[in-house]
Amino acid sequence: MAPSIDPHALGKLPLHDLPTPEPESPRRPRKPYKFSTLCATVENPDMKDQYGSSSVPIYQTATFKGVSGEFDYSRSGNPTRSHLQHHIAKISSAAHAITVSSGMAALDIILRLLKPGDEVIAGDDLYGGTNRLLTYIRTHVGVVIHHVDTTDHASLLPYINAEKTAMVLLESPTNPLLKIADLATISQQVKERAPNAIIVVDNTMMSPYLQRPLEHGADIVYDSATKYLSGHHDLMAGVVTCNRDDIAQKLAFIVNSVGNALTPIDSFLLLRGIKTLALRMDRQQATTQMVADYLYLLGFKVHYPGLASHPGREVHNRIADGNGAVLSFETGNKELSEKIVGGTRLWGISVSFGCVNSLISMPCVMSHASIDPATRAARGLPEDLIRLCVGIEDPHDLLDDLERALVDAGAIALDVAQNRYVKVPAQDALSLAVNQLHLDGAAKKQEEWLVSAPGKVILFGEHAVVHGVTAIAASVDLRCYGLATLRNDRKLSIHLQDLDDFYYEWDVESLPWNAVTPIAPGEEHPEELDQRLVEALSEKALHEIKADQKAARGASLVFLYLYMILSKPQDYPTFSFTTRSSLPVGAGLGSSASYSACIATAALLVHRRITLPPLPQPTSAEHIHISHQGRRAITPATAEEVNRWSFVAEKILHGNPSGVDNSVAVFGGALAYARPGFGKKSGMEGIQGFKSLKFLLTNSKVPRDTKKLVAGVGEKKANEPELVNGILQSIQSISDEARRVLADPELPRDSLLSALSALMTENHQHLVTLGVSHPALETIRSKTAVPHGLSTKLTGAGGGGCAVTLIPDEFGEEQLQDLITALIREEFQPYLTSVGGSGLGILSPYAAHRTPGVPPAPQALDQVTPPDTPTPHEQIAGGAAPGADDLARDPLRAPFLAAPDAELAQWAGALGRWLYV
Ligand SMILES: Nc1ncnc2c1ncn2[C@@H]1O[C@H](COP(=O)(O)OP(=O)(O)OP(=O)(O)O)[C@@H](O)[C@H]1O
Ligand SMILES: C[C@@](O)(CCO)CC(=O)[O-]
Repeated sequence: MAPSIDPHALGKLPLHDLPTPEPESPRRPRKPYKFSTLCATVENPDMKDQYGSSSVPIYQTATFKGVSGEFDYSRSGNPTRSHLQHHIAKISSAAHAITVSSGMAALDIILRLLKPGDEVIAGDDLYGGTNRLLTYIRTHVGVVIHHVDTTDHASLLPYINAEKTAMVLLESPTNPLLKIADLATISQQVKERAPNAIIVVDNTMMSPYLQRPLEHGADIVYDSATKYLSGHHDLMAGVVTCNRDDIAQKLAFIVNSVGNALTPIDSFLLLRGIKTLALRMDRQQATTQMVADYLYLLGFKVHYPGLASHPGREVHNRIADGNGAVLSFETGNKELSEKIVGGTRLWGISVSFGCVNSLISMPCVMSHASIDPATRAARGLPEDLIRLCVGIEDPHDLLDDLERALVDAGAIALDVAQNRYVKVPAQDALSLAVNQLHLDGAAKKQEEWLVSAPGKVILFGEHAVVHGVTAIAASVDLRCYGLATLRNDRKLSIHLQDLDDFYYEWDVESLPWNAVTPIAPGEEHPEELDQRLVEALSEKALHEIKADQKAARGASLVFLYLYMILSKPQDYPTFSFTTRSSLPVGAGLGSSASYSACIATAALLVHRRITLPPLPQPTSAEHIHISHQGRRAITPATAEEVNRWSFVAEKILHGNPSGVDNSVAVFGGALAYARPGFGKKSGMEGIQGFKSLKFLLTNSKVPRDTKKLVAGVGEKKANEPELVNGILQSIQSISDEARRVLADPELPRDSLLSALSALMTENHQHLVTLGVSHPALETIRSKTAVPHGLSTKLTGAGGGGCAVTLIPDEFGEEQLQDLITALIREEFQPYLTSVGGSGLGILSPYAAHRTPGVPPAPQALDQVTPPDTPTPHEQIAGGAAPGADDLARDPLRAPFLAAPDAELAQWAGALGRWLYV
């Protein structure tokens, strides 16, 4: 006969007492609430509180008065514990739940179901404490234990005995190797061969949120509720759930006899913890996936079922709803692992897991130390294994902290060419750690990045594009170049050769760090600029730069703003940025966007927020890397990232840019661009047929300010909305028509050219009405129209700057020379340019891609004429402009500054292979 027990010793779930939503309609049945709702809703209709308290009270009492009440003695039953057990049964979809003083106490009451002579089949990768208790049962109770590899369900078969097998003890995923046992298949095969055997599953790693083994054939499930169920490492508790009444009654009898039921206060705390179980788990699990991917990509052997490489992934996906928040990885060396574990700050060194704080441990030294080394080795538990239990802290902080510990231990090192960390072979790692500082310095000294981006010509739609109209633009073959060289002296410097050789340097510590909130990788920059940072920089870092050096001030602001907002907390690699351009600055050919693209790329590279694709392995000695010869060597994701930050830089320079200029600077080619946010299709689309067109660009040399001109059109729109909106509509029609003619393969060439000429003239007239032309631009128009009959329009922001003239095929070489001479005579600067070339480029950092001997080795540098010592910046900065030492350290810098303007592109091309978007 079953022992008579108090009903409150069991959290028995009366069927259908779950709260469910109201029916959606008379025909639609109630649907069950989701898991997180169940967690947060603590209700037991059989135990209404007399005062209606919203939180379950703590009945901190050992005894209850009277003889006929529901409760008499807290060892047998307590209202707070009854509430908890009811709640756990509910979220576990179980008929019964029992709560005891720890996870091991839960296992203890389960193992007390065994008798001498019984046999138990258990996994070979069990938690150390489980192992210790099993050994005790074996030696003191005379139970036979078979340890098998439960990840191979066939390995259980030889040990299943219809009479003797009394219990099968499983964990999945196992701790700490995250091996997967097929709970469903094992339950089925055991039941077929030994129907009386009880299948027990330790579900602590998953919690009822992610896995409910009772649904897969288990008879008893237990959890150490100290872990995820509680979530805060402020209590110890064990939970047992089952559906079988006979087993539940026996377990309740044992608990009542032993007296290890959960105390009222711990029952209260556990109830409180469970309310946030799903929320915590979601966050912890998402971060764990990031950490697992990160370690895996570095080259470590990682154990986590969320990785495609995990051997048990398919089985796990079948039985569980998620991958959990524990992972482990191997470093190849125990001493190295100890250094890593000792080197983290955020990841606390601690046994256990499941709390909101992240933990790091070495199982062989800590949680599994109670298993002797020989047994550990026999069970394949690597001595160097590191276990990570991920909490709810900011994922980027956790990754940063881990990365720092890996670097300090020498487990990973910077691959300068790829601009990313890679795993160091374990045998080299320890000696690397000793030399870390030295090697780090050496690697950084070599780190030089040369980048470049083109300017643009807008054929149709400038200004209107700011207000949502489609613009048509193409890259020009004039480019801005930027050279970023890492420094080791905590200083940042900028050298703008085109702006009067402007040079300035800052101590990184002197920057207004308290005014910046860095934006983590993957996070979007808000729509608006961070005005607090802009103001702090203007007041503190830029105040010595005179107001009349407006262009240099703007360029410096962009440099510092991007540097600071892209930085990682406490990690400020410093660099010199040197730039020069074959584009006229501020003339409407997108000099600001090409500068923005260069500085954004440099800042992203220096902060290691973009990487370059690894050098492909040649398949044969003759193999040529076609993909690295031209476009598409820089991935679209990297290009997008650079473009996003180039747009931020453009906002600093332009106020309200449309994004067309930086998109051309990054993606190159020719494109139709529409700004998002105007309720119609936005983004960019490549346009073919542009490359064969010939344009003459003429710089009026009249200085103007794009920011002011854009703002002026904005004001006009506000004051004369009807007029301006009508113009915007007309310009949209012009862009649409231009796209149609460019896309029409049947259109004869002369019709295409005359259509484009007519559309240019029309577009120019609208820009005149918007008030952005200039007498100098009108002079250029008339010089090209008479006697040559060519169509010219302003391009870019207007107000001076450049004009673009379409040159028809039949326009003779001599005639062109006449026109150019006439324009030069008027003091204009004409450029004959081709359009549609490459966008952003980065000089390949791979030695195999560099031209040997170019640039000259540092000892040969004295043969290169260094630039004039920049003045008056020496006084401004109070520091030295690049001296001989700097130039020797940065082999590209001196020749970069010395190359003649007309040969800049050729010089850059001769250095080696360029990787382009
Ligand atoms: N080579 C460069 N070196 C340093 N700063 C530069 C360089 N080129 C552009 N800039 C920055 O960009 C600003 C020029 O931007 P502006 O928008 O007025 O001209 P633009 O980009 O040539 O014209 P548009 O935007 O009409 O095409 C300069 O004042 C300076 O701050
Ligand atoms: C005037 C403008 O349309 C083009 C500047 O090159 C402004 C912009 O689109 O950002």
